[in-house]
Order: sequence, then C-alpha cells, then structure tokens
Amino acid sequence: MTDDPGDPAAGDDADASPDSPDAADDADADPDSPDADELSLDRFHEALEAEERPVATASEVARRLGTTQATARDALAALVDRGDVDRLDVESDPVVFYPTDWGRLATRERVVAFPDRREIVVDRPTQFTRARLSQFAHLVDTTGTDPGTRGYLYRIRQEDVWAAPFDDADGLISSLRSVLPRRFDHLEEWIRDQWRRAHRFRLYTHEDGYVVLQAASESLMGNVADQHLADDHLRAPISETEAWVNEDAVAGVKRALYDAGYPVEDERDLDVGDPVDVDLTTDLRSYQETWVETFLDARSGVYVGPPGSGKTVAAIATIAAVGGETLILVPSRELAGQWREELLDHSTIDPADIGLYHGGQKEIRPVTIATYQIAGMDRHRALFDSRKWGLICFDECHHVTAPVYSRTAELQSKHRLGLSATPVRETGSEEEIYTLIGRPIGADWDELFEAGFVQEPEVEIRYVPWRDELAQNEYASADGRERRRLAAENPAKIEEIRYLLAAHRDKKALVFIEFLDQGEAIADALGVPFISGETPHYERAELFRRFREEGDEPSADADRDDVDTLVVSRVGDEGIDLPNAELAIVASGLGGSRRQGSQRAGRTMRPTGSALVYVLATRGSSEEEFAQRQMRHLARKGIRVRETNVAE
Ligand SMILES: Nc1ncnc2c1ncn2[C@@H]1O[C@H](COP(=O)(O)OP(=O)(O)OP(=O)(O)O)[C@@H](O)[C@H]1O
Repeated sequence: MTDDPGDPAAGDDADASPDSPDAADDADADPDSPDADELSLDRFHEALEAEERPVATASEVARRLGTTQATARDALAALVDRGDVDRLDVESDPVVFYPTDWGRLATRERVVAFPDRREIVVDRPTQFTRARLSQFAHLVDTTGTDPGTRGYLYRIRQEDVWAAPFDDADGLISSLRSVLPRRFDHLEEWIRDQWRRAHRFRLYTHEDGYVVLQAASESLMGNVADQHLADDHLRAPISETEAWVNEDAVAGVKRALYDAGYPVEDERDLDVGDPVDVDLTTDLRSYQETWVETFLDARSGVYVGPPGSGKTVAAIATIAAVGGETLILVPSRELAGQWREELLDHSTIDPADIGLYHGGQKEIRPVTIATYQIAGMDRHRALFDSRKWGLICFDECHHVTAPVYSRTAELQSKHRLGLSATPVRETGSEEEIYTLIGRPIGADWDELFEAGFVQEPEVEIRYVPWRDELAQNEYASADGRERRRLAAENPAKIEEIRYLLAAHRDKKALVFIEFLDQGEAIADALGVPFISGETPHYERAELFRRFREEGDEPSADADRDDVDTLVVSRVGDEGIDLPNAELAIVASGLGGSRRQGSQRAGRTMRPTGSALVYVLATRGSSEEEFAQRQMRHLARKGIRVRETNVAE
C-alpha cells in the first residue's frame, strides 16, 4: 500500500498512529443498542478493547456505549454486584473498573488486542501462544510472578515484522490469526506493508565478483535509493533497478536503507576462508540446537539468554557447524582466555589453531579471539584484513563500540553471530546490533529458569502494612518529601527485617536504608553496625573487612570478630564490593532511580551462592508502585520476582 517510493516516510506515518482516533472503529459498540443498564460483561470487554486499556472509567464506558456517565456508572455497579467487574479507587484519580476474572486465578487464556497500538495483552498464555507471538512480536512487559497467572504484553514493531521467520507475509498473517481472537484488518494491512518493505532491496554478488544492489522497481531505485544513499555508496548504475556497490560501502548502504525503512536482504556470496576442523564434544540442549539451526538458516543473529544459559557452548557448536575461520570479539583479555578454555573443553579443536590477539599477545590463527579494544584500532587493521572470516562472533555484543562497529561492518564474513545476556532492545544500540549482526534468537527465559538450566536469582517484594492506624493517618495527612519519608520509615519494617534475618540465620546480610534515623533505629533494634556517610573511613573499612570474613557458622562463635549483618546507608551503596553478601534487604530508598534498584539487586546476585533480595515496601504508599516498577525492570532482565503480602 505505502510502497510508493515517492513517499519514503510513508512507513513512518504508519508507525506514528498510536493515538489515532480511529480506535473507535474497532469497537463494536452500537449506539442503538438497548440501555446500558443491561451492560453485559462482553460489552464491557468491547469498551475496554476500544479504549485500548485494561481498565476504564465510567465516563469512558459511557462514551463507548453512547450513554450518560450516570447510566454507565449504574450499569457498572450492577456488574460489580454480580461479581463480574471489580473497581479500583485510585487516589486522586477517577475510579476505574476491570473484569473480575482478570484478577482471579483461572486457567483460561485471554488474548486482548489493541490493534492501533499494535499491542497484544495475554493473560495466562499457553506455550503455544507464547511461541507464536515471539515470532512476530516482542515481549514488553509481564505482570505478576506466577507463570500460571501472569499477564504478558507484546508489541509488534516494524523490525519485528522485518525479521519474522516466515517465507511470505501470508505465513506471518496466518500465525497472527491463530492467536488473536478475531481479525484486525488495519493491523494485517500494516504488517503486509512492513513485510513488503523488507523485501524490496537485495544485495547479491555479480558473476564478475562485485556487489550489486537491486531494487524491486525502478522508482524505488530512483527515489528511495537516490535520496538516502551517499554519493560514494554506489559506483555506477547497471540497469534501471540495479547498481554496482562500492566495495567498502556495503555496510553503509545497509544502514542507510534500514534507516529509511527498507531493510536490505543480503544475499552476497561470501567466503568462509580455510576450513577449520572442529567437532563439538558436548551434547547440545534442545533449545541450543534450535538456536544454532535458526542461526545457520539466517547466517546471522544474536543468541539472547540469561547468564549461564549456554550461549558460549552454543557459539562453539556454531563454529563447528560453519567450519570456517572464525574471529571472536570479546570485551576483555580475561574473557579471551576464558573463551580459549571453553573452546578446548567443549570441542576437539587443536590448541594450535586458537590464536589470542590482545594487548599482550598477537596471534592470528584459524580461530582468533580478540578484544573489542584492539579491534577498534586502526593500526590493527591487519587483524581483519588478513583472513576471510567464515564467522565473526561478537560476545557481549551490546559492548560493540562505534569504531568497532564501523570497522567490522566493512568486514566480509559469511556469518555473523552475537551473544548477549541483555535483551537487545534494552541496550540502546538495537539498530547497530540489528544491522551489524542480525536479529535476536532466543529461548523463553522462563523455561530456562523452570527447567533449572539457569540458576535463578530471587527478588521478593514484601508489602509491609502500617504498624497502626496512627502511622497510617500521619502518612495520609502529610505530603511531598515528608510523605515519602514516613512510608520509608514505617516502623513495622523493623520487625519484618528481624523476621527475615532470623529466617536466614546462616546468611551474610546487608540492609539498605535511605534515611539516617531509620538506619540508626534498625541498627539499635537489631544490635548490628550501621555504616553511613558519617562513619569514619577506617571504621567503615574495618567493618567491611569483618563482614567479608567467613566462618562455617557465622553467628555461632562469639569469639570471632566477623560481622554477619550490616545496615548501610546510601553512601555505602555504590562501589562497595561485598561478594559474600547472600541476602540483601532494601528497607527504603524506593524513590530512587531504576538504575539504583537494579544495582542493589545486582550486588548480591553474583554467580556464586544463591543470593536473595528482599524489597520492603509500605503497603498502600507510593513505595508500592516504585517497587513494582523497579522489579518489572529486573523481571524483564530475566530475574524472577515474587510478591508477598506481609500479614497484619
Ligand atoms: N549443552 C550443555 N551441556 C552441558 N553443560 C552445558 C551445556 N551448555 C552449557 N553448559 C554449561 O553451562 C555453563 C554456562 O554455559 P555458557 O558459559 O555457555 O553460558 P553463557 O550463556 O555463555 O554464560 P555467560 O552469559 O555467563 O557468558 C558452563 O559451565 C557450560 O559448560
């Protein structure tokens, strides 16, 4: 539809319609329908769908049903009475309503589509639905912690369609229809349009050896390519739809057309260099096999999986399968050494075939492991030019820096593989990764945790009630910073900390607080040291030393001077290195940034030991929301978050 090359921004327009008013078109709300007194649950669902929100106010429902607000309110009240709908009073906002069974434990899957936003919300999705959705949409968020009741929010972006693993748009559309409750014509049209865009340009190798850019039509070549490519990208036209690409401009061409909304299919013939004889000696897990197969089909891609999920082993399998010369790029010299060990552990590679290329050692071998730093330097250009790489592997690929990007982008390599533990879309360099390496290939993180392939760090939010009405009233009548302080210092938290420490008697624990008074109160109540900005440096260092000291039973021996629990204020928060902390209790500080939230949690989540993080949030205060937001962020990183209500 918007294939019109005269309007290269057409795709962007299509993309810029999240708030378009035609949302109402998707509502089947019929203004001539009987009274809204008879509002059925189904009609309420339709109103929600039309609103594109999971909850709605009475006036929104009224608008959708074409009645007055009072009538809608009464009708909603009737649904509430029947138990079909729940209401939620949000402080200072109008009351919102949502279907009761959304909050209830049930086994039924429910898929709700918000076509204009191109979002799909699925409650309790089946594995089938999740597998289907992951082909053409990406997971934005999950709510709840129990996989059986969890809600999933998916969004379909341009690049999801561009990278969807189907032979044609029909395949993609039929997969979409298999999960959605009904057809959405607009959405399907948009998907078809995106699909077409991704199949308009291709690069191939001419029989005389040079690279050709081919457009699907003369006008595409004339308008899109001419407008978006730089003068030095193309050498000469070959025909109305084809042009000879400058040898060192291939990456530039791909990038420019991607930016213009026309990703290029790369069908060049590329060499794999000399054969490398490597066999894998470890049996792959089935998800690793899928990764490798998917990669080999596409010849490019990024394995995305949580730390320890076996990306390196899958990469070694890929090296063996490609069987050509391989360049592995890593962020540090230590990692280069580790890679060498892993190659030797998991394959039959001859140690003489592995070369390390970094500040200390400069060997180029059939399998060469180099640091990104060296790879970005001009004077090491020989590293790249001396071989015909069959495979380039970018470990921790979100570390790829601009100079490396431009250097390696020019490199001819038949296969490009990235490895990342950070979902690619969170790296901020998604486009680079996509154009330089390829699309994400990943397993369902939940499944990896559930199957026990990956050790699961645990974060638990504990909602702590107010100790009494007095405290609660004080909070209600305060405002601003004072309010936040009262929620932070909720005295009931002290008992909760005492309980948690007792429950994990044998663990080294850190308690993080934001306000000094609270730190002192907790330290006093528990009889443990408190480290704040006022603690002299030597004293601080000494306490940290004693905390690091290990004993088999830390609290059993009164003669030893090791410390098992420390209360730490924000100063102690960044840059302290206490690798033996096994338990972290975040007692306050929830107003902080998202970064801080992950840092606190991250501190105890070392590869060794199973650290637990508890976040205490005062129930019914703004801490509740903060905790949820921060934890959602962690959850998206594959960290399992649990929520518990502390009994009053
Ligand atoms: N198929 C397999 N069979 C047995 N062990 C495996 C397999 N795959 C991976 N492992 C083991 O699991 C551990 C983690 O694997 P690997 O180093 O490949 O993970 P990773 O995802 O690269 O981790 P990180 O992100 O921390 O680098 C290693 O000890 C590895 O030997």
